[in-house]
Amino acid sequence: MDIARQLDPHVKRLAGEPLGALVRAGGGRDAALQWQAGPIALDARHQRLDADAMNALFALADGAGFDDARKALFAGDVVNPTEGRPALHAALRDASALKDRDYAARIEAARARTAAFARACQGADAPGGKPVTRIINIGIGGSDLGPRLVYSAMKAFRREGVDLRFVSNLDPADLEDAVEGADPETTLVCVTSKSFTTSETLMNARAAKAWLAANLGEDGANARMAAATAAPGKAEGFGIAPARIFPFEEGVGGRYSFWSAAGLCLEIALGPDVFARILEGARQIDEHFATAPAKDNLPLAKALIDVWNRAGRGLLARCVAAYSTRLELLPAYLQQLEMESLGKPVRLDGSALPAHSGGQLVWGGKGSDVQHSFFQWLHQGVDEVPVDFIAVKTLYTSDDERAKALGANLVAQSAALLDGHEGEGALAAHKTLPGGRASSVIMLERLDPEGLGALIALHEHKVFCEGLVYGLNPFDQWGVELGKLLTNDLLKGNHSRFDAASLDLARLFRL
Ligand SMILES: O=P(O)(O)OC[C@H]1O[C@H](O)[C@H](O)[C@@H](O)[C@@H]1O
Repeated sequence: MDIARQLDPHVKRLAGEPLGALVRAGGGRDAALQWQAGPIALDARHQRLDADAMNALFALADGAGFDDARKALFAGDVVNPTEGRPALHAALRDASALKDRDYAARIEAARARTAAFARACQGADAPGGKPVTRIINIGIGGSDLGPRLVYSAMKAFRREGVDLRFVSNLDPADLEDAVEGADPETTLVCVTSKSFTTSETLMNARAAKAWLAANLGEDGANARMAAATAAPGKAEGFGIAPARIFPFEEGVGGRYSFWSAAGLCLEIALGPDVFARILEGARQIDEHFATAPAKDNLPLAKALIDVWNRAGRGLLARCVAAYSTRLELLPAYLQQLEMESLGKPVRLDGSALPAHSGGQLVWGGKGSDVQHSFFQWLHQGVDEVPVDFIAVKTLYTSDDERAKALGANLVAQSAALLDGHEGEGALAAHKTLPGGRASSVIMLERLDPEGLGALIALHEHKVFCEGLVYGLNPFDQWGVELGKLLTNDLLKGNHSRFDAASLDLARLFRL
């Protein structure tokens, strides 16, 4: 399917018109570019799109087999054929649609076990015999970004008296910061690694265990180590007691994993009830995604808008500006979710993807801060980059004048991107903002556990739909393997794959 060719007539038709005029034309356009699912509204009226172009996009999804594909996802079919796996993240929210009842039973049993452990950590049954006050999650990539985002976003829902810290980087400062002020007696180190082979995580886990052992001895250290992994045998081999190994399924992708035992640190820090509410919010979006007709389907619509900008209009990047301090880690989270899922060179059949297809370059930050840093580039730089404004309605409609002003900033930026401004006087050319730059608003009703779960699930399903339309596999990530191999070679002193320039660099690092 040549996506660009199918979209081209619409792209050409809409390219000539000033975006402001298109937006103000109204008519059926307003209804065709707004969607609602549970607590989330998507307003795409500031996109260079209209009802006819949307119809062409929905036809792409239909042609790619949208209905069968979503059924296959929820049924637990192998939707990740290059690794021979299903994608079970939605089943972690509700396993009832899974064909394989063994999976469903294992997922439900695993949930009960992590919840019981999280409760035990609150009292005398905690690993060290006293309530846990510090959790140190050691993990990287999907085993870090999800828990980090959720912990940050759910600040208002944290349990009192527990502090969760994250160690992902090999810079020893990461662990130093994480143990700062911690009482080893009441610390739990949670090693989160799907594969339990990731070298950063294993090195940091050894260092954390050494810190515990230096304070409490070997037995005391062992008692305070837990693991969440899809390779329980490897965690046991590392020295973690089976009673504190919490497995999850191979079919749960790393960047889709915090809903599983990989969210153990969250379940302890937020409590099992809050954690269950996050799952419930995601489940509501799952239900919407599974059942809403294509044209009303918010994750599908969002995916198609991103396909429109990337494959139709040839725009490489998308900016995510979250107008909420609590959601400031969302851009980093989406960067992994989208770029690791959709940064692929080929379709499922191995044929090459054309230029301007696959994932967008996702980047962003926290509004209104970023208005004072990179928004200059968005307004006057020579490239157009569509912006997703992530908004939290109840924040801006509170009585606090600052919160209200934060909302005003969002609306103002969206308007400035749309219409720009004609500069005047001697510096007119410098003061002119061209406008005509697309943006969307993703409005969350409120930032509570259900809302957060819904927001994340929306993006997971959006990525699934983009993978479907492009015909690629969003669930593998072969591209990250080479760097791991080369690092291991260097650490073992095997220089056979390196050229002179790389070896000069290696010598500088005493490798
Ligand atoms: O959870 P782990 O197996 O330790 O993997 C951690 C991360 O590293 C890998 O290289 C992948 O790029 C990520 O998708 C994954 O989340």
